[in-house]
Amino acid sequence: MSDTCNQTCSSCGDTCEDRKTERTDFFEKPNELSSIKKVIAVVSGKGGVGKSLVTSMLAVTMNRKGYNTAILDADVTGPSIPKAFGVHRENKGKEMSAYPPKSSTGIDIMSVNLLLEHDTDPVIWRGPIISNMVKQFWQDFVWTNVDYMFIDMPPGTGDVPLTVFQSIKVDGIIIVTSPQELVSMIVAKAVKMAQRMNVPILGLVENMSYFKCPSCNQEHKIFGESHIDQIATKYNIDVLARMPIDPKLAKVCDDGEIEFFEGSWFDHIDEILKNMEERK
Ligand SMILES: Nc1ncnc2c1ncn2[C@@H]1O[C@H](COP(=O)(O)OP(=O)(O)OP(=O)(O)O)[C@@H](O)[C@H]1O
Repeated sequence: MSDTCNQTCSSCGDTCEDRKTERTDFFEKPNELSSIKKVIAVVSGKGGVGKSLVTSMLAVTMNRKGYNTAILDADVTGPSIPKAFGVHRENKGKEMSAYPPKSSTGIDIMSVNLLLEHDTDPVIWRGPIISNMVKQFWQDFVWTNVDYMFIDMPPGTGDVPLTVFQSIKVDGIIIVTSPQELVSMIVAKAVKMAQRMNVPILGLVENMSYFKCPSCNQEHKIFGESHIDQIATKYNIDVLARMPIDPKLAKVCDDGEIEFFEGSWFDHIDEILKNMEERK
């Protein structure tokens, strides 16, 4: 029996001799007109490590490689995806179309910020309402011909991300971290969550790994030495990328121009996603 066992065998993905009942899936079906081939959740053990930025860069890279790509922004209380892409709701006050808005290069995007009257309005909702909102994004909108949908998950490993995992069938998880002491514990929690949900971990991304000085060209470890390789070995996960702190990245996010940023950190990601196993 796992040391984190809470006796809820029906929703647990662990292989365990003490299992009392078979796992029951309560996955919500997407809209009957939707076609979504693969769903990748981008998670972080804590907020502010750059999960939304990584989600955006992953979608931009796959879109550039010719795949139909979508982002479902499940980070309902800190929705930054529409801003990074410069996407706004055009018909405010009128009923929203059943099709998610597209970014300038054709990425389908849905986020709570596209439903709010003002995108500065705070979202002060409790967990169950947040997870219901995410389910509605999944079910009520028509996601047309999507090869890869990236879900920007709510930060942490608490109730809200767990509920999202239990309602949307995710094919793989990418964990985003930053090089700080707490990382080992935080990654451990994310790994346990993925195991519990029975979803394969595709790899780790270390964001804010270093800063490359434009004058001396040296790399400086602003947040300290990285422990990502030891952690990756410990959990038998691949390190997919190490992204630097780059003020140009922050600026393109602020200016809504993330799609036009040239970065090659995820150029190999199509191979990893193509080799993802089919989940039954
Ligand atoms: N590598 C980077 N270089 C420069 N700025 C970055 C980098 N990564 C993230 N940022 C900036 O840090 C801020 C937080 O990033 P982001 O919104 O992606 O984090 P998050 O993990 O999704 O946060 P939360 O979980 O709280 O929603 C943003 O303003 C973003 O532009």
